[in-house]
Amino acid sequence: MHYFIYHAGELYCEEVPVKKIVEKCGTPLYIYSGKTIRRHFKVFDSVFSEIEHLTCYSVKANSNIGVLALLAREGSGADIVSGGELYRALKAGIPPQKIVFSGVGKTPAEMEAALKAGILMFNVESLEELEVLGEVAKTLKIKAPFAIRANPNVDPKTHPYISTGLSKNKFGIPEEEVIPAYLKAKENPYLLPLGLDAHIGSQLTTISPFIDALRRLKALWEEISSFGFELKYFDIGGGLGIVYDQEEPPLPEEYSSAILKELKGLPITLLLEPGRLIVGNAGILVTKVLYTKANREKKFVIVDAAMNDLIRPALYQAYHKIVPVEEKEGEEVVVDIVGPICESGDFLAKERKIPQVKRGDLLAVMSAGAYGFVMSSNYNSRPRAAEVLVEGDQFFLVRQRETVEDLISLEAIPPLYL
Ligand SMILES: Cc1ncc(COP(=O)(O)O)c(C=O)c1O
Ligand SMILES: N[C@@H](CCCC[NH3+])C(=O)O
Repeated sequence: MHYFIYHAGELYCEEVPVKKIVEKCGTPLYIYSGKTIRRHFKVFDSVFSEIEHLTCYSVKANSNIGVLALLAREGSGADIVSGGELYRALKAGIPPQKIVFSGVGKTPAEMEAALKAGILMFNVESLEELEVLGEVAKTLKIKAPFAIRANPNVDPKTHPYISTGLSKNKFGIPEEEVIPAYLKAKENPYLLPLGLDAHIGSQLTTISPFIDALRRLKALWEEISSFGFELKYFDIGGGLGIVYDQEEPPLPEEYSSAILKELKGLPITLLLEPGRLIVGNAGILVTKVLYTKANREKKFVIVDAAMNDLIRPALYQAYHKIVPVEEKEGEEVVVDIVGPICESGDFLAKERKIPQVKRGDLLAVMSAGAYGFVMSSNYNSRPRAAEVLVEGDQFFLVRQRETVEDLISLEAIPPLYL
């Protein structure tokens, strides 16, 4: 369920015509629906209400501080993977005791910032990282609460670039090393074993890989308990997929009931790290048609958003539905929708059937709320897009459009060239 709907032939976000927002803020433009984000969070969180749990929104999916502030008000925690995300989450008002820190390459400086902030837990992804975390904690004289992120070697059956729970992936610690890691941690009183974690991938559209991973995690948890560890937090990561095209991902209640069945009776607090599910279908990228052209083989629609604004089609051959902001009738045409960047890989859609469009028309790239703006870059010296958050009949610019001055604001010409 989302709030991007046509009224009288015009695409609206909640109660605001998309065209009206574009008139004020220009294109390319990300527009997020606050109502949709809130609804997704509430639905997801409520299907776990029968168990003690904490939903830690995965900040990487969309880290705009306005979006984070909305989620903070709903009681969300945060799953972070960098010092930058820690900074954003805290600034947005997410309490540190609701923050978990994942990622294979945490630096000592990032660990220090997180320890000083008093986060809930580090999800540790290697034995060396555990050792460094212990050293940093000892120096600061602050205990480091941690979980080991296990790599359960389960195939999530998603795009290979976004699978994370296979042995060939860089994430987590192999199952056989998990118990030794907790035992080793006993040597340092500044390491506080608090949980167990796994996250096997993103955009999963079936339940079975989640359950396979959960069972392995549960077996590990039981074995660890037999060594006298009382691990309170059982973190099963994120990864539940959404509908971009024809996918049929499990409903949140199907996902939760399968999980809750497995966890019945365990004295744990469940941690969840959904990202895409909360924001993916709560955002669109609006772009303007710059030119159309055709050759003997193809028709092209050249728009003002490019792979630097939304890299998912280029990187994963991901499908995003693209619709005109003003509904059109009449014949449809098959086109490649491409951006201005000097790469043949710069496309938003290939061989796509859309209504005939012309210069100046607006198109909405749907399901762009997750891994959209956050993965954008300045490639080809393109200032990054603006972001707008809609609430009912109001809209707020939550990130200004970059300017050409911004592009070079951190750069310098060596004095000898002046
Ligand atoms: C550790 C961790 N947790 C949570 C997520 C969120 O995943 P998703 O956006 O698929 O829910 C990711 C990204 O895949 C992740 O790496
Ligand atoms: N960036 C990916 C998801 C990666 C998830 C991060 N672990 C996407 O757009 O689908």
